[in-house]
Amino acid sequence: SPKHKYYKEINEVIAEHIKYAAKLDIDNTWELIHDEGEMKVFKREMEEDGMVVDPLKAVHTVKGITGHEVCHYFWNPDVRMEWEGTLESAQVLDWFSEDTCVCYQIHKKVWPTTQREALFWTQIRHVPNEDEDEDGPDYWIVCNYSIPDHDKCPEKTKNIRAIMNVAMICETVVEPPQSDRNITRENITCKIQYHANVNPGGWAPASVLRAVYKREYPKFLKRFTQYVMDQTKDKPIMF
Ligand SMILES: CCCCCc1ccc(-c2ccc(S(=O)(=O)CCO)cc2)cc1[C@H]1C[C@H]1c1ccccn1
Repeated sequence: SPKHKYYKEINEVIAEHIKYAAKLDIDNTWELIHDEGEMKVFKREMEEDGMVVDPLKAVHTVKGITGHEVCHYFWNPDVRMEWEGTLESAQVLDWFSEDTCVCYQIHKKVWPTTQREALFWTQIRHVPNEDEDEDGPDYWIVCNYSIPDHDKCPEKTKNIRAIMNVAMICETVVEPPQSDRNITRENITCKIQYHANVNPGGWAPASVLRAVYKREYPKFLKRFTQYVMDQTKDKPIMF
């Protein structure tokens, strides 16, 4: 399809997330806020114009599913309401291509703050390892990135528009290495990196926001990965 308005931005944003994922430097500027089994959730405390915009990074390792499966269910707008417990509604406003669409969603109100909504493009992409380096990382990635407006977006809602740049970046490990033919789910593990930069879009008490982040992100990652395990356990593996 002819290059759409966001074609260039999408390539730049995805490239940035891939570059960042390859480094995975969790240095001491990241504060561990949740550590449960294989899941570790970190934050950095940052404010912009007095608003909490804490970047969040989570790493998780899940056995029995692939990066393609995690990204497929994270990206697929048809199932979002099945695993995203903090949403009141979610809809697709536009399709740029078969792997890229525009979503509009309303988050459930978090007392005592004003209700939030989000308008963003979402793309799923397979980023194979560089040809010459067959040991290089092979990623599946989903990126959700806010856009300022869309002609099909409901106007003048009472909600505050949150602004986000979110990425789910996955690698699949097969152990022991074997030909694609006879790999079972016992042989696969998915290594997940989740990066979320969310600007709540309007003032909310720092203490409330940080408490919500600390509670909601681990809950969301746990619930989402369990959802993928349940959906895939009796299905052929998506590599
Ligand atoms: C005072 C509350 C203000 C709400 C701020 C806000 C907005 C969007 C989001 C958010 C937006 C997108 C994503 S996602 O990963 O792309 C999946 C698709 O939904 C995830 C989370 C988060 C939060 C923060 C609450 C925090 C919070 C954390 C995890 C879940 C829900 N709420």
